[in-house]
Amino acid sequence: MGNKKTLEGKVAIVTGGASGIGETTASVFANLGARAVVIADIQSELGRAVAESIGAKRCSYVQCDIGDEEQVKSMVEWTATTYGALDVMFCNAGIMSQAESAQTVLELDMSKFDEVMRVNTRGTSACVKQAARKMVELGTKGGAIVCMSSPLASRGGYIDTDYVMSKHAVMGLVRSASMQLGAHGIRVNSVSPMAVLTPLTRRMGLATPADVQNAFGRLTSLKGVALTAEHVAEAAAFLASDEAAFITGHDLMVDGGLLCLPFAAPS
Ligand SMILES: NC(=O)c1ccc[n+]([C@@H]2O[C@H](COP(=O)([O-])OP(=O)(O)OC[C@H]3O[C@@H](n4cnc5c(N)ncnc54)[C@H](O)[C@@H]3O)[C@@H](O)[C@H]2O)c1
Repeated sequence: MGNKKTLEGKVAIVTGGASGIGETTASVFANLGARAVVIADIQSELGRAVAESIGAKRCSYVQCDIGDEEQVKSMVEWTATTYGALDVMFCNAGIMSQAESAQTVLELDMSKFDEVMRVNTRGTSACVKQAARKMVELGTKGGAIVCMSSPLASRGGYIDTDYVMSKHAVMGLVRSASMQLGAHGIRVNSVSPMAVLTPLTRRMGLATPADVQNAFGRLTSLKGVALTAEHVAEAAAFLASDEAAFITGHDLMVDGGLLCLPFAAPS
């Protein structure tokens, strides 16, 4: 990415910014000129450390469980009151399937299903709702909401049914919200990355680029490039910026060509 300050002067919230893709995105937003980046997460020690590393003038941490709408509302309110604006909401926080089992349909653990839905679907919906309400209230010009989806929102899965369903729901939210909020000049898009090495993938047993290559290499047509959190952050930053001024309701795949390949049988 060049030196262009595509987010100059913007006030942005990054949910799940204490770790992984969100952490990297918070830095990328600040480097692209964002006036303020608010990290909303439940891991307070990590979140504070990330905010400090970016710099107290530009970045703050707010404790916020996105599954609790009141907490989301307060966090959005705090952002708008502290910085006097809200231009960008990156709804990135999400969790994988939590069950011991593979969460196949035949073995679906419904309480674990509820946990994934509570964060990925309900939480993301509360973030889109509260950010949009605040942008409308403030009369924000060029408000941008970006949601974290997945290529699994466009495919079925052999396992992790609850996670796959939760990301399908995010796509329904993005498409509906983009239609409804367009009248207010608010754009709503999503990014859908292939596997990126983060604490989330480490919990799935993928800890090195070689692990990702072994697990997913045959699913991508693009060779010689390993997907990083920076690649995903830059895609999110593009959608958040005025460079994407006429783009709404779009899912930006960062997937190395995954969705263009023929369907693969299970190995
Ligand atoms: N890493 C990948 O391969 C990959 C691929 C596609 C999509 N994604 C999506 O990207 C997003 C970020 O994933 P990551 O890999 O960076 O994972 P991560 O676990 O490193 O980061 C997720 C962050 O979200 C926070 N979080 C979890 N529950 C929360 C809640 N209830 N309220 C507020 N914050 C909460 C966590 O504390 C953590 O800091 C997720 O939505 C995930 O589904 C990841």
